[in-house]
Amino acid sequence: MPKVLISDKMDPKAAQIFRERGCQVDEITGKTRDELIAMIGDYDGLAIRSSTKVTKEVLAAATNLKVVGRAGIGVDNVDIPAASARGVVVMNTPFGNSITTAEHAIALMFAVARQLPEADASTQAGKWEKNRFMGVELTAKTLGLIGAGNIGGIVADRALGLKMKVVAYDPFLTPERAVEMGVEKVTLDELLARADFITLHTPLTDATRNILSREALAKTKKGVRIVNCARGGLIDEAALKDALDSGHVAGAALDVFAEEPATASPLFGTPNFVSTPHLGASTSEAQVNVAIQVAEQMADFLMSGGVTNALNMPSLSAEEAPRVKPYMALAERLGALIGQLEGAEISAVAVEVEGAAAELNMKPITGAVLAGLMGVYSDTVNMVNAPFLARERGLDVREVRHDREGDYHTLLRVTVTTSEGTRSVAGTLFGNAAPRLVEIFGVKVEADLVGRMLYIVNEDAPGFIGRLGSTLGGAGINIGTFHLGRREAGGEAVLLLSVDQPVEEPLLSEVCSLPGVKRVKALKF
Ligand SMILES: NC(=O)c1ccc[n+]([C@@H]2O[C@H](COP(=O)([O-])OP(=O)(O)OC[C@H]3O[C@@H](n4cnc5c(N)ncnc54)[C@H](O)[C@@H]3O)[C@@H](O)[C@H]2O)c1
Ligand SMILES: O=C(O)CC[C@@H](O)C(=O)O
Repeated sequence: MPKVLISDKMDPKAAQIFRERGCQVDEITGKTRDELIAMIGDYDGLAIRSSTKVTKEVLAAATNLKVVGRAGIGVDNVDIPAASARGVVVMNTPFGNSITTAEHAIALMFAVARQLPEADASTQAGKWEKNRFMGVELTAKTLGLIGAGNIGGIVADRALGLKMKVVAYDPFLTPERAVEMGVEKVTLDELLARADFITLHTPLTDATRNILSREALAKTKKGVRIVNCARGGLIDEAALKDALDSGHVAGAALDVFAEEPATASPLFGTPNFVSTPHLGASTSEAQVNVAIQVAEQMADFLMSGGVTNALNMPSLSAEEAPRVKPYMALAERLGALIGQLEGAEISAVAVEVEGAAAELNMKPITGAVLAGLMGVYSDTVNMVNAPFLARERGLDVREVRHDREGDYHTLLRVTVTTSEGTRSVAGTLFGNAAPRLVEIFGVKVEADLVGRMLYIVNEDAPGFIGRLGSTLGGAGINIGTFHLGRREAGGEAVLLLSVDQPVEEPLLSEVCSLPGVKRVKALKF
């Protein structure tokens, strides 16, 4: 039974779902880094929010870990390259808290427009300062969205409902989507020059870090109000403080800070500055949504191999998984076969599908080919880290989907390029389930690729099979299955034998020295 650790405070629905789906679950929150490192080795799954930092060191200790699930959107607390390199899937829940976070951005926009926190504090202090607090309306003002994805899109929708004009800067926003959203796509400089309010909704990346830098803030309209509910680090906080002090920026609200928890920001106490402690996602609705979603996704993966919302692996729905998984098994075996036969010389891999296979999601199939192929070099390769390792090795990977009828109702072909040229192997599924090799390097051979096998290329001549049987039998090797193919009578023949015992040196050399033998290779699947 897979074991899951919930290491951040999460709605109890998550634990309930894990149990119902057949996982054992421990909820242990508030652990230090070292405590987490000491315990993580026991777990197959780790469910987190933003407090747990899944660092390289934590991952190194996570010897059984298969999946990290983030109940939320941002995964900046997870070292994704390190997780990928260790073969750990990282998932998030990209939509569960979007409405809640967009509503928080709107709430903060009102808060800075009407100085609500300061007015509240003053009133509750018995001051009744009616003349001190003069706000502005949102109606007819221009909102500049930096980032127009899920949350930015919801903010735009709500802002349009408030009769604001919305302009958006997002290099990935298509003109069609901008029209659909009812926003005007603009450059960053145009947004800075035109916006009365700016809200940020991008992830923190190299391109977005300090997107509201001192220089950018200087380009904003005097009296602009700024809201950040996305990630700390998008705004230069020192420059924002200066701009608030000078009155150039009329108000700012931050839910997120460059350093969190933020307990001593220079912004604290600045007039017209509002802050919340990373509460964007904190509504009961959003927390139930993300808890349910993360638990279902992780349980799908641990119990049936379904992959949803993974950041380092192609998606495979729990419904698709039963259809695609037999192909993944075939793909992994073909990859392992050609990897063992062609070794480190491979510079390019083409994965081709035709017939029924051409209807399927190819990404997991290609991932499985690479896992089989790269698995020849390391025991720790899997579907997650294989594409990453392939990229590191500079392998050129290509996918081809053929719309044609072939000899088989479904066919998967793996072709590799080496300095010698290209070579390919192909396989099919018997009964839509059982993986079967059907061709190796241009020779038709039908075989199950399982367990220990021996691959022999020899000249097709009478007496060879008898001599081979005696040589192996004499060394105590029992032949399980025997598969034979040849280019033409008397030409090159290919033999694939499954054997019950390992065939090692010096027996391999002895087989190789039998008359007519051109190549012998022990294989393992
Ligand atoms: N405060 C919170 O509690 C809270 C809650 C949820 C999400 N978030 C954060 O909000 C942010 C947005 O979330 P989302 O769900 O809308 O993500 P999303 O992926 O749907 O949207 C992000 C948008 O940013 C755009 N973008 C990327 N690089 C850009 C750049 N250089 N300039 C301008 N735009 C760029 C993308 O094209 C995309 O449209 C994320 O950082 C997420 O972590 C915060
Ligand atoms: O879990 C939280 O409270 C914050 C989540 C938020 O930052 C996110 O990126 O989804």
